[in-house]
Amino acid sequence: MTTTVSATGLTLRYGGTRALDDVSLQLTRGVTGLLGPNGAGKTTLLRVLATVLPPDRGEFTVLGHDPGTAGGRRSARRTIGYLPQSPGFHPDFTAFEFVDYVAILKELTDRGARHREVRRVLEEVGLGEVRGRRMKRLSGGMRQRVALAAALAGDPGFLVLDEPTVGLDPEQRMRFRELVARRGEGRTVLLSTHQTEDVAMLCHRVVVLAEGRVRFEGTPAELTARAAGRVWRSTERDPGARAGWRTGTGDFRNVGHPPEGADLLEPTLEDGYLLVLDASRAEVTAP
Ligand SMILES: Nc1ncnc2c1ncn2[C@@H]1O[C@H](COP(=O)(O)OP(=O)(O)OP(=O)(O)O)[C@@H](O)[C@H]1O
Repeated sequence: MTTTVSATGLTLRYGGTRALDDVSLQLTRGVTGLLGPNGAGKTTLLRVLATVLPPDRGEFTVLGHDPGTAGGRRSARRTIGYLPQSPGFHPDFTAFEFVDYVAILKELTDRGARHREVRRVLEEVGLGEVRGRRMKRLSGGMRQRVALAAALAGDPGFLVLDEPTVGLDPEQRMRFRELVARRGEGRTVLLSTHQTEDVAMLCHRVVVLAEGRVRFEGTPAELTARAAGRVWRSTERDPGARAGWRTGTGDFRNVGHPPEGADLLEPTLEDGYLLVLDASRAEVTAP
């Protein structure tokens, strides 16, 4: 598969905090999930790739453009749609005005074509009916969808989404998955999330970031396979478990190092993710 976004050695510090530490990755068309605990550096990585924040070291290209140069940055920005974690809204803007404003910033200069595009993306996120409503009168989930519409305006080839399903109810989340999956056909989408379920259902690749470093890069099936033989059922809480809880059946589901002859269960992507984080913590604390 052709690489569309490629990063090498990205490093970024905030004072004494190393938020990104020598991050290299390659993205292809389709949806790539970015998982990591709080403070792992996900938002920082997305901001760098969206060209909002320059890295201290390292380089990257977006659809052939090099944001390290002024001209390349300008060209790259035309291909990027970015949904930040906390998009700022002017409360008195209508949904239409907000998306139109972002579209102007994206240099969609032809007014008629831009307004058609704004209507199209608002329809796409299911908000065509409320496009004249002020942002302050929309629910949190609706505002999130307006921000997504703004990111989609201009049909960007590289879509960067920072925890886009926060605040969405299950039905909206399903709609969102449909929408992102459709966008992932032929375009590159990088999706930061804490929802392992979104990654399992939507993504063709997954990157795990912890302490500013890439700890895993592969397919969701490969991440799940990291937990093969590491999940088991028991009638009591197993002291050898990294995590264990009583399920609805009354049995315990354990993740970690099973005892000899344990009743093994099918792992999930979340189990694999947990064990990758465990391994990276052990590496960090090793003498
Ligand atoms: N503006 C800032 N100034 C100082 N430190 C920062 C700043 N932004 C982030 N950090 C620190 O950099 C590290 C990475 O933060 P970042 O927000 O990228 O992580 P994250 O993986 O997105 O976290 P979360 O899942 O909680 O959103 C954290 O230690 C954080 O405290």
